[in-house]
Amino acid sequence: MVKKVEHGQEKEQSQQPIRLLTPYKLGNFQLFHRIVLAPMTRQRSYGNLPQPHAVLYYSQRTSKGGLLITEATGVSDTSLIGFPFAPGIWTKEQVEAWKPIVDAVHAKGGIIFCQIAHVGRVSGSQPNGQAPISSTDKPLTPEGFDAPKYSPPRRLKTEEIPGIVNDFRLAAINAIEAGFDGVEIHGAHGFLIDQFLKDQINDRTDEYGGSLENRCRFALEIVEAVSDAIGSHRVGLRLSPFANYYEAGDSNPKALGLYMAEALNKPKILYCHMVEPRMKTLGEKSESADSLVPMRKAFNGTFIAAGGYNREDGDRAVAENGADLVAYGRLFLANPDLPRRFELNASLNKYHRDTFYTSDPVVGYTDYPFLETND
Ligand SMILES: Cc1cc2nc3c(=O)[nH]c(=O)nc-3n(C[C@H](O)[C@H](O)[C@H](O)COP(=O)(O)O)c2cc1C
Repeated sequence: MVKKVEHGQEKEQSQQPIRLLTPYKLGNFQLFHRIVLAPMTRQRSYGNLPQPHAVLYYSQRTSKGGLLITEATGVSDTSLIGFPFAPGIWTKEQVEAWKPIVDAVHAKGGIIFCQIAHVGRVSGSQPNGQAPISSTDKPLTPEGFDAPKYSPPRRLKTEEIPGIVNDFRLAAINAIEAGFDGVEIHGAHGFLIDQFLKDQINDRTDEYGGSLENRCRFALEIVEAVSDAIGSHRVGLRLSPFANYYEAGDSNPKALGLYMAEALNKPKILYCHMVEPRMKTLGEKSESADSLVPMRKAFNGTFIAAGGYNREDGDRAVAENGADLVAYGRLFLANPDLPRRFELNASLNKYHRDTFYTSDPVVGYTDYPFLETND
């Protein structure tokens, strides 16, 4: 799986730097390249507590001046039900457990943002027997993705919404307390925020449903509350307007993406992270005539694109100004030294889908080999 790189080849490659390897100023952070670790749930945080083995996992994927985004991290005790081994950041103990992970990344010169999330109706029943919360009381259909695992949701009452916004605010404050450089709000992939954004799921009749403006209100209130708490220069938002995961599709994803991109200029958040239209179905890449370019043009801050990228098209995206940064998921999972491999145009380890979500602290997690070089 590992290719030996000859000195001659290394030299030849280093004379032709690719755009992905050029520096970039991300607000206050000086990045040395444009290759970002995409957020990836790894389900190895037993009892929702980040574990010592995550120190190695994240530090393996750290390079000097490289940006890492953590796996989705729950904002409250209702946010992760059904994901027992996903980490949280709502308790003091969780904050303390994140600290050595963040410190290890910083020790190697990396920058790390915590992705803060709430799964909403993609959830089992709550410990107190209550239904999971959502914008709707519509359950995932039995034919839906793993639907039997999930309990029918309860539609949030209008007056309950500020409490959920506050959970995100507190989680962001906790993330800064843990030493994170910032947070990425998870507004993608059919989870709670997306359950408000998308018209094929949001069937509310209050000010959080109906018009585009109303459906985006919850996401924008979270962005504002988090920005007020920790500073908009430390806030990113991830969106997947074109994706239809967990039955959260939209009839006009381009209008939704554009509305959000423009609205995010007001709080002036650090970055907008969008998932490519070609990632319409969970985990699969398919061709699409749609593009993120209109959103990229509409948003004034840093634009991160993700979804199905390899070295060549990621480089092209930066070269053609389609994105400032490119986030890599599966390739980075399987290649802890991905920026180095891209630099050398070296061969890549293949990822193993069957260990994406297993709970072993080593296998499929920290045992992907590094490139062997002669230096
Ligand atoms: C194992 C795994 C876990 C993931 N978990 C998350 C997550 O926690 N949050 C998120 O926003 N996206 C998550 N994703 C999506 C990735 O961030 C990324 O958008 C997706 O894999 C497509 O990019 P890629 O083709 O570079 O892998 C996950 C993907 C994988 C493979």
